[in-house]
Order: sequence, then structure tokens, then C-alpha cells
Amino acid sequence: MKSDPAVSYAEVAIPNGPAEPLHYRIPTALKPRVQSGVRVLVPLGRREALGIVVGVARTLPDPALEKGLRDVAVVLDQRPVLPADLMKLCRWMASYYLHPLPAVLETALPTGLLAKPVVRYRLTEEGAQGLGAPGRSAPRSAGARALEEALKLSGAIPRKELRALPRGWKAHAQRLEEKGWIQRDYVWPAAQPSQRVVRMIHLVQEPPPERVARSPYLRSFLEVLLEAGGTCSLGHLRNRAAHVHYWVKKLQDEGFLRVEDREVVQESPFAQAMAPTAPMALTPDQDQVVTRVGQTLTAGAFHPFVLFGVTGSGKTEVYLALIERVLAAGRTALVLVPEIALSTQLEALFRSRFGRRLAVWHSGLSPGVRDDQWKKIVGGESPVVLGVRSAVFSPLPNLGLIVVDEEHDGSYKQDDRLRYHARDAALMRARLLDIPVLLGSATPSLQSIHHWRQGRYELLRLQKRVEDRPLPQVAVVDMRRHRGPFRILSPELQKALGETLEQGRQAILFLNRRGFATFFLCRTCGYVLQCPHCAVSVTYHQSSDRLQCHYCGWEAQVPGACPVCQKHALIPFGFGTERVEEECKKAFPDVETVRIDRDAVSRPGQLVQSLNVFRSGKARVLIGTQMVAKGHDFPDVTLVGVINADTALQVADFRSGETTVQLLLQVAGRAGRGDAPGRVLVQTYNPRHHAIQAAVHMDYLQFCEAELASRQELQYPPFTRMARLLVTAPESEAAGRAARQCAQEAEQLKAAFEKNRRPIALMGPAPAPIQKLKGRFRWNLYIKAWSHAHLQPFLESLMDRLKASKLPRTVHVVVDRDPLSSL
Ligand SMILES: Nc1ncnc2c1ncn2[C@@H]1O[C@H](COP(=O)(O)OP(=O)(O)OP(=O)(O)O)[C@@H](O)[C@H]1O
Ligand SMILES: [Zn+2]
Ligand SMILES: [Zn+2]
Repeated sequence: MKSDPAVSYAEVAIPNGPAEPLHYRIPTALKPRVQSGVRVLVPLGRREALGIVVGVARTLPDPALEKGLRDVAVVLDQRPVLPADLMKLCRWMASYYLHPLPAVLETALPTGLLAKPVVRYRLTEEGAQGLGAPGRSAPRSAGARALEEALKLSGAIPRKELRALPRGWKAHAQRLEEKGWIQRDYVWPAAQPSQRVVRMIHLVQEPPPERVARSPYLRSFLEVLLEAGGTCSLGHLRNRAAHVHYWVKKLQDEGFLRVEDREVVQESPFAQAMAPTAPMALTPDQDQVVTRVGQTLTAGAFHPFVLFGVTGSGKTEVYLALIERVLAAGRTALVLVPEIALSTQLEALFRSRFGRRLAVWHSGLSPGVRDDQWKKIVGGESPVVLGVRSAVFSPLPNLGLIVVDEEHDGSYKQDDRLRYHARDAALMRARLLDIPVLLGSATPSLQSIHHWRQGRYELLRLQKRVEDRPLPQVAVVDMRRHRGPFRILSPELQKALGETLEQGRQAILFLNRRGFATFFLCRTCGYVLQCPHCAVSVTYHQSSDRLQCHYCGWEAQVPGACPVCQKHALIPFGFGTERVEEECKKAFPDVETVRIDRDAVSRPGQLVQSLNVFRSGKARVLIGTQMVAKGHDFPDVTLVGVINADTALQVADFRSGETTVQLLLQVAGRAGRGDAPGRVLVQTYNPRHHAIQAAVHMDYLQFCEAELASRQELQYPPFTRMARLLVTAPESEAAGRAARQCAQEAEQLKAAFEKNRRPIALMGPAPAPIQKLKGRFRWNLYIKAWSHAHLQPFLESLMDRLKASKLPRTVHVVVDRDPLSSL
């Protein structure tokens, strides 16, 4: 972007600062460097703040703003850290999700880029000569002398450190600066260094025992090395032995050790450099899809596709083939996956095809690595990005294709701060860039199916599994007939498990609840143990022998007696994955199991390890939550057991049918992906429910038709547009009062809108299903309209009214656009 000399004003968003961007004047000297997307320092009150230029203009929107306008102080970047298309995306999000732009940028950019730099004084060449000139007499003030000494000594000093100097240094620094002897520069404290090279030590031959016996240091050095199997990293040794560098050098010189520098793929220390693999020969169906999408890659137009391919139909290979084409055309590609578990599994495959051209992006990355990745992506070094939700903000230059895998998945929606949906953001980004976007799923969202039926999206299908493998057989187990421990593993499921294990195959047991017992009940008075901060029952975890709130993380010991009636009558009820694992071990004592849920794998390294334990066949039964339900490809799994299909149905939400079918079809789809056919047992108390029946018959489209008809009748999305107003306050009274006040404002506004023939429906206010969360009481008010064009101005006016209406300061009102959760 060329700078425009007439531009005089910058609009600057200040992260963690004022809610809205502020205007600043651009001093002439800085004009060539100020452009949208660069970081600047600006005065804010009495401090200097880091901001991001979100716009530049020749004139102010309102001339009255000129008064009191201040100057941009420093421009920190040569190139924008936020490219133009992302800036547009962020602006769209700010407006669509009714969220302040500075806060949107906080979500979009890695935190390291938003940190304030350290100001340093650096001696210029001229200054160095000047200070060192022979015969120059030292200044008189002690502060000035100390400053000069310090500068001569180190060349550059953080300004903060100068505060310790005696008085007088400040004025002197200003003089030196004016003379051009010192200059300010801005540096960021190095974020955790991202290690690119690891020095590996290999033992070639053990030194003679007499010699080892003489030196305790050598002995402990060798012990560490031998314990690690003769090979380990230098860092590992350094943490466990003394004088390591000495011994490494000495033993290396004597030929006992070999030293090797190994490059690690730094963003994912667990994914070792993969042997490259060649693309597979596509099946005719896959080929057709690739050809069709390929035609649109160079068209320069927004083109949304729904890739509706049954589980195991080879969608991933389609993505890979398309990305090859995109790269061959000199462009870049973005692939979104809903869950970190999936990103780590796909990473291995992507890495084997794209090597260093791939960057991964997920919550397991350290802040330093994130900053690094960001820079590599902006610089075009990593033209393929694979990542979770927030990867939709990857600053890929010249983006040519966006793939959203498992596009129906609810985890694409963020449920705090900026409540955005990454699939919808991806669609908007593709629209802004005029490129195709591919939404892949075995169970596309009703929203996408609806858009296809309306002719807005193009549907592509993969109707068969690769190599004509059959889809699994699904059978229902009616749990109303079972009691006791059979409530967890029914006799039917136990029998099927036994057969599967006998055949040498593997099984997955799925339950969408972690922990051991889901609540504690007092047998005497009926009290259920609750989290003190949330209106929810707490879950018992056997592994840690503690109670935990799954909503706020609060933890405690199990009390000896009931806190209400003081009787020793507390008993655990309900069950989660921990309990399922225990029951499985009881039924099959010799069978190794592995559990994957947020408790069992809190770090990405553990996750990869557990997935590998299962993939290698060492563990025969995998027990897990939704982390295991989708995307995974384990060829030896021939049995999937759904422990309780009703968990999703119990949620009072118009989408519960849709999410239940999707979940069941996805988890069922993990069975029979190899050479042997698979079967699925679904345990349920509602065997006749239409969502469960749809899963049994594996007829997703027919389910969609019926579901869409009923949504239309009930005027629910995707036929209408919805928003939720979530009103919270620390006191129950205040929350209710504020919610009613919001509803009143909304009613008045609705009347005004309907005069202009823009119908609006209001539902509520009502206490949220979780009435209290993290110490705040919660109320919901739902707002519905027939179109975005009606809803958006309504929400904007409503928020303006609420801002003006002086709600108590402790009351928070947030808008949740297209809400997925009513909690
Ligand atoms: N052209 C091909 N030839 C042979 N095998 C293939 C081909 N394409 C894909 N496969 C294999 O088929 C299996 C299933 O593919 P993949 O995991 O991509 O399915 P998917 O459509 O993503 O399923 P899901 O919706 O369950 O994630 C994989 O083991 C993959 O290696
Ligand atoms: Zn009690
Ligand atoms: Zn809680």
C-alpha cells in the first residue's frame, strides 16, 4: 500500500484500552510509515499505549474531534502485522457480533504482538565518537555523568533502568537525543525462545569401568545417559548431572560420544519429522470433487461448497489434493479442524505431504511459538496452515482456498468474549477474498444443507467409503431393561466387546461426560452437592479423589457429611468416562485400555501419546469423550459402543435432535474403516426417538428434510435469525431486574420496528438453564427476526439504548449472535 501524503489522521485500536478506536493526528515525519495494520505507540491519558492502526483518513468523521487530538508518537512496524483482508474480517466481526473492534483484535492477534515494547536509549555512531572524543570534559551533574558512563559501557540501556540514576539524567538524555548522539529504539523482550535445534548426545562406547569408578561426576553423567537408553538431549543431561559440557567435550574427543544437532519441528515437538508420503491415486468420486472445486480455484469468485461425504469416504485426501493445486498456483491454503485432538492426528499426515511448508495452530502452542508462527505465516514461509478455531485469523498472504473440516461441529463457536463461529468467519473471509471455501462433513449442519437447498451453496457428494467398505451396522440397546452395573455396560455391549477382543480387533466406548460420578446426593435430605460459584452439581473424579466443577474449575475434597443435614449419607450418582473405564477393566481384567478426555490428556504431548498407544494396538479399548468421536481413522476398530445416547437429547434446545444424530453418526463412523466391517451399539432410554432412529438407519438427508420442515414450521434457524442477550450480575435480584429492564427496552424498540414492517420476536427474559456461573447470576432474552437485515439494526439500536439506560455497573449485557448454547 502506497502512503497518501494527504492522510492526516489515524484511527487506532488500543488493546486492553478504551472500547472503541480513538483518533490521532499523524505528524508529517511519520506519514510515510503510518498505514492500516501497523502497530504504533500513542499517548493515552498520562501513559503511552500500544495500538494498532485500523484506518487512516484525510479528514475526521466529525470536525469537533480535532480539539484535544493528540499525535501518534512512534510507528513500530515496517509492514502491517494485520494484513488488509484480515482487517476487513475483524471489522466485519466487530459489527456482526456487536463486539468492540479493539477486543476483536485481541482475539485475532497472538498476545505477544500486543505486548508493549521496551524503550531503550541507544548510542549512535556519532554519539560514541562524541562521548569518546579526547579532551572532552565530563558533564557536571551526577545524573548526566552516570548516564554517559552507562551508555559508554553497554551501548543501549532500557529506559526503565535509568530511573535508578541520580537526578539530572533525564534532561541530559533529552540534550543527547536532540544532538543525535542517542536514539530511542523499541524492543520486545524475547518471548520464550523457540528451540529450533536440539543437541543430541549418543553414547558410542562406555569408558572403562576403572575410570568411571574414579570420578563420581562421570559416573552420574553416564547413569543419566544410560537410563535414557544411550541417547538423550544435552538439555536432559544438563538438568540431571553436573559439569556436563566438560564431559561431553572430553568424551567426544576421546570417541566415546557422538554429538548431533537435530532440528525439531518447533511448533509441535511431538510430531517428529515425518517421512514424506506421495499423494494417493484418487478414486473416481474423489477425482470428480477435486476437479469441480479445482475449476473454481482460479475463477476469482466466492464459491461455497458443501462436501457431504460419508464417514471414511476419503475427504482428507480430497483436501490434500486441492491444497497441492493451490500451492502449485503459488497461493496459500487454510484448513480448519474443530478440535486439537484432530489437528494433532491430521498434522502427521499433512506434515508428511507438506513438510516445513505446514504451520499448525492450536491452543497447545506456547506464546513464543505463536508469535513465531505468525511471522512465518505472514512472511509466506508456511503457505499451509492447519489449525483450530482461531486459525481463521492466520495472516496467510494470497490465500487461495479455505477448508472447514467437520463444519457442523459446535466447537467452532467460541462461547466467551468474542462469540464468533469460525465456520461463518471462514465463509466471510472467503467472500472478502473472492475464493472458494469447502465445508466438509459426513453430517453437514442443517444451516449448510438449507443453503444448498436454497441454491446458495454447491453440494458435492462422496456416497461410498473408499474401496467399497460397508458402513457399519447400527443397533439400539434398550437400557430401560437394565439395572445395576449393567446401566453402564449392558450385557449386549459386553458380549460384543468380548467377541471383538477375541477376534483381535479394537473397540471405542464413547460417553460425553468426563469424571467418575456426575453428582453426589444426600440420601437423607436429598441435597445435591453444588459448586459454590455455579448453580451446577459437581463431578467426582476418582483419579484425584476430588470434586470438580466442570464449568469454573473449582475443586474440593468430598465432605464427610452432608453440608445441609450433617448426616453421613452422601452417595455418588451418575457416571462419566472414568467409571466406564473402571467397569471395562472389571469385565475384561486382562485388556489394556486408554482413556482420552480433558482430564486424561491435558497437554498435547499426552494426547498424541495416548492416540499412539491405541493406534499401535497396545491398548485395545479406547474410552473417550467427543475428543474421540470424529475424524479419527483407526483401521482396526470394528466395534463402537455409545454408552449413553441420551446425553445430548436431554439438553432443552431446538438443536438437540440435530446434534444427537451428528454425534451418533460421527462416532459410529469410527467403526469398520479397515478391512473388516464394523458394528455399533447405541445404548439409550429413548429407542424410538427420531434422532436415534435416524442414526440407526444411517439416513442423514432424510433426517434433515424432516428436521428442516419442523424448523420452518416453528420459525427457528436456519429459517430465522437469532440472537441471545445474556444478562448477568453478581446478585440474583439485580440480574433479574436488569433482564426485565432489557426486555422492556426491547419491547419498545420492537414496536417501533414493527411500525416499519420489520417483525421481531422476543422470547423471555428467563433465568438461563445454568442460573449461576462463576459467581454471576444469568438471564436469557432471545430475539428473533426473519432476516439478518432486520435483526442487525435491531440489535445495534438495542445496545445503544441499553448503553444510554444506565444499568448498574455490575450488570453485564452481552450479545450472542447465532447462539448454539442456551446455557
Ligand atoms: N484414494 C484412496 N485410495 C485408498 N485409500 C484411501 C483413498 N482416499 C482415502 N483413503 C483412505 O480411506 C480412509 C478414510 O479416509 P478419511 O479419513 O479421509 O475419511 P473422511 O472422509 O475424512 O472420514 P470422516 O468423516 O470419518 O473423518 C483413510 O484410511 C484413507 O487413508
Ligand atoms: Zn443431607
Ligand atoms: Zn463452578
